[in-house]
Amino acid sequence: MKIALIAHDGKKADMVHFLSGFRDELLKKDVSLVATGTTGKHIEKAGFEVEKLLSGPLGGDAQIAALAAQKELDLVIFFRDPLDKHPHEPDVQMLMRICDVHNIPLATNPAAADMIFKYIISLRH
Ligand SMILES: O=C(CO)COP(=O)(O)O
Repeated sequence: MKIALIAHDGKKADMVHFLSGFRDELLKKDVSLVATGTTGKHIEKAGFEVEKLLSGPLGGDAQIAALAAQKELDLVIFFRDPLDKHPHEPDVQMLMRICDVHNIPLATNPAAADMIFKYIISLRH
């Protein structure tokens, strides 16, 4: 299972906190994580192995979208900050659109991500 992780600056701490709650599941061999650059650095610091792509504003969201379009992702977790402005907002919209085009599960806040993770875990046990 390949999971893409993206968090805007105001949500990076939430992302690390969220992932830490599922540490045992995420450290399993058949789970691989890919993230936009700065999000990836935070996730790595928290002790996870993660493939880091470009930072979001430099094209990282677009790279994640390309993976989704190629059906290489099982799940996208994208903690957006709805209270901040982003220079690459078109890329953000494009990533979400591509997830919908290809029916890739997309969680944009911790409550949704928590439900999806718990569901996946229930299927795996
Ligand atoms: O900007 C982002 C998502 O739109 C995230 O990019 P970073 O993980 O590089 O901060």
